[in-house]
Amino acid sequence: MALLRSSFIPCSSQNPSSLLKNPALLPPTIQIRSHNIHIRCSISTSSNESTGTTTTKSQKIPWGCDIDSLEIASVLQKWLSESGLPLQKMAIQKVDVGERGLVALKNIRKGEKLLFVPPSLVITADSEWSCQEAGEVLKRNFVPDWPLLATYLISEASLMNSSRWEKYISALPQQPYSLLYWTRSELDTYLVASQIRERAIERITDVTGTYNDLRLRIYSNYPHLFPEEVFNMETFKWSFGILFSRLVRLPSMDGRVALVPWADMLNHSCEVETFLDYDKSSQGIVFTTDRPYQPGEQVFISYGKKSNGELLLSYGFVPREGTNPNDSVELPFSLKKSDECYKEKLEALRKHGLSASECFPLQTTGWPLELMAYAYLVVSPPNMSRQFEEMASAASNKTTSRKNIRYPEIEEQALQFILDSCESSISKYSKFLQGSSSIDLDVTSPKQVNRKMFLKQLAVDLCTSERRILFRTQYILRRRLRDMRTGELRALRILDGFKKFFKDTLFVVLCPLATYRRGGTGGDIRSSEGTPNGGGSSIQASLLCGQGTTFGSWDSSSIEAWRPPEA
Ligand SMILES: C[S@@+](CC[C@H](N)C(=O)[O-])C[C@H]1O[C@@H](n2cnc3c(N)ncnc32)[C@H](O)[C@@H]1O
Repeated sequence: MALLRSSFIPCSSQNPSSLLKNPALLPPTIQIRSHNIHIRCSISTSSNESTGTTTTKSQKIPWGCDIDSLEIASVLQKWLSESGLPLQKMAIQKVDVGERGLVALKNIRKGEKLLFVPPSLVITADSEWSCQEAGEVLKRNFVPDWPLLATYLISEASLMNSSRWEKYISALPQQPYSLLYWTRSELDTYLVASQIRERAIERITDVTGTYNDLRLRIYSNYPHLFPEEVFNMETFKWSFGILFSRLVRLPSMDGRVALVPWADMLNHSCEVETFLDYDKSSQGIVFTTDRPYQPGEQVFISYGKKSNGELLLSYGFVPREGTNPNDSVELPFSLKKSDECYKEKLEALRKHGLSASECFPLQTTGWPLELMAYAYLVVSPPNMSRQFEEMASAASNKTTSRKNIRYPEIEEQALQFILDSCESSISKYSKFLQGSSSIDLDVTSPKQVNRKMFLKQLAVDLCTSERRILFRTQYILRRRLRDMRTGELRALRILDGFKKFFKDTLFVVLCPLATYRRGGTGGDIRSSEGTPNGGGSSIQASLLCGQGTTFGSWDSSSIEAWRPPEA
């Protein structure tokens, strides 16, 4: 998914693992003198299980603070002012949404520019390293921005007060809220119904793979610069957790990624659209308010147009039910193994970068045109084999071909196929939600209850919102299918009337149309209405009423297929 603007940025195009797989990244042989590392690592007995990493023991991160620590935040605020942050109209305070946040001290107008964090207080891949040699090694090896920044953060954190970022790092959460911190069994238990489970597993695998690559190719060659007591899977997971939840992309700085102290105390709201960016005229990081604030009100920005699942994945929270207009749910779809054209269809899909199983996002307003094309391909009969290619191409968001394809003769089966997948997914969500109905839904903070209860509530919130979208989709699909079928029935009755009236006289004329048979998937209401299935009766209503015609009072605007954001 492309990042349109700065928002805090976990972004699939920035897959850290694939970025690291750079052939230029070869083990160097130069010896460099050691740097002075102060370590405060302690072995914790926390509930963290190993997620397939190279370390077996879980270590408590010695840096950062409790996520709601205001004392340390005020030390940060003081240090920032002394280091060049201009006087602010906001202060860090305890807030209802997001534990700590920036709260207005004065009236703030809509359209006002705020923050003005100077570049000297921003961390980018070009920032100076306290341990210069460590930075040089990474740059000489062309380590990409994400793993470089992750290593930078650990390196600066380990140097404590010898690093200029000490006050900033101390105010970072010791355990960022992120699915990176969920164990495999927690993911399997709580996110069993949601595709976010797969995304979390992929992300954990990427982060683990990136760490293992760095360790093999670089850290192990410079143990004096990157000792394992400091640069290990636990510290790497922490620094990636910080990056996933706080890194921003700055559009006006050619999309550079940066950690922006102070600005990263802003929490997300689905009700605002404003985002952080570099402002050339004031030469600082700013955002422009898109609503007014009164003293005491928390000020928000947008982390981007993300679904609840994506917000949980990177930031560890789920917005209140029904408040996120960008919410969506990923639904898996597959070719049928029993399909006699399975091989041909798979070949067509592969040609366009797709596979036998694909996920598509559904929103309350509809589904992507690509999904409709995929559904056409799945249900299309052998006599449509010449269209497989066109369908597969339209199903791929990697091609620029026409997406809005229509095959009225198989539209009903295609919609029924989407409905079947939707209903099977709904039953998974319902099973999970029924099983968790006994948990206390008033839980709001991980400190109030144990970790498991907190994770369970996040999962319940996520699954409730995802199931809500599925229910809406189910409703729209059922109505549309019903309308199609009743329209079809009406058309069939007219046809039968004609047949009776003209007896054999006109039958010859109607015969070619009337003997058109559908491929036929489930949900055919005609037989239950007493209309014969065979002979000339199972003609597609759309053949009689014209291409693309829908029937009954169905409002097409409510089901407009939508395009997902450009990749
Ligand atoms: C960029 S930081 C914002 C500052 C953070 N609240 C702090 O105290 O350090 C992002 C983190 O803030 C929290 N957060 C942001 N927006 C939130 C929201 N709408 N609801 C709940 N938590 C939120 C999440 O823990 C997220 O990982």
